[in-house]
Amino acid sequence: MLTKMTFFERFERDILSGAKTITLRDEAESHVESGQILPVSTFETDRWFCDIQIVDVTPVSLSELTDVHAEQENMTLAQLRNVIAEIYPGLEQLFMIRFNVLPQ
Ligand SMILES: CC(=O)Nc1cc[nH]c(=O)n1
Repeated sequence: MLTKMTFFERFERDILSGAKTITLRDEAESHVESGQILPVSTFETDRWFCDIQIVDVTPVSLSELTDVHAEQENMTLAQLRNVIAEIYPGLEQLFMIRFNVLPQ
C-alpha cells in the first residue's frame, strides 16, 4: 500500500485549486484504497504541499480515455494523452485515482 504520493510541481496549483481531481498512474502506483489519507509532495524536491483523501481507484486503458478524464485533469484530451505518453511511454493499462484535497 502506498503511504505517500508525489506529483510534478507543474500540477501543484491545479491540485490545490481543485481543478485536478484525478491522477492516472501505472500499476505500481495504484495501490491505494478508498478513504485512505495520503500526504502529497512534489516529485522534484519532495516538498509536502497537501494531504489528499482517496475517493476510488478504477482501471482505465489509454484507449478508453475521454474528454471527461481530461476535464478531471484540467487538460484537453490531446494534452492528457501527451502527458501520459511522456510519463509512461508505451503503457496501455492505467489506473484512475480520484481524490479530494483535505483542508489545510
Ligand atoms: C510524479 C508523477 O508520476 N506524477 C504524475 C503521474 C501521472 N499523473 C499525475 O498527475 N502525476
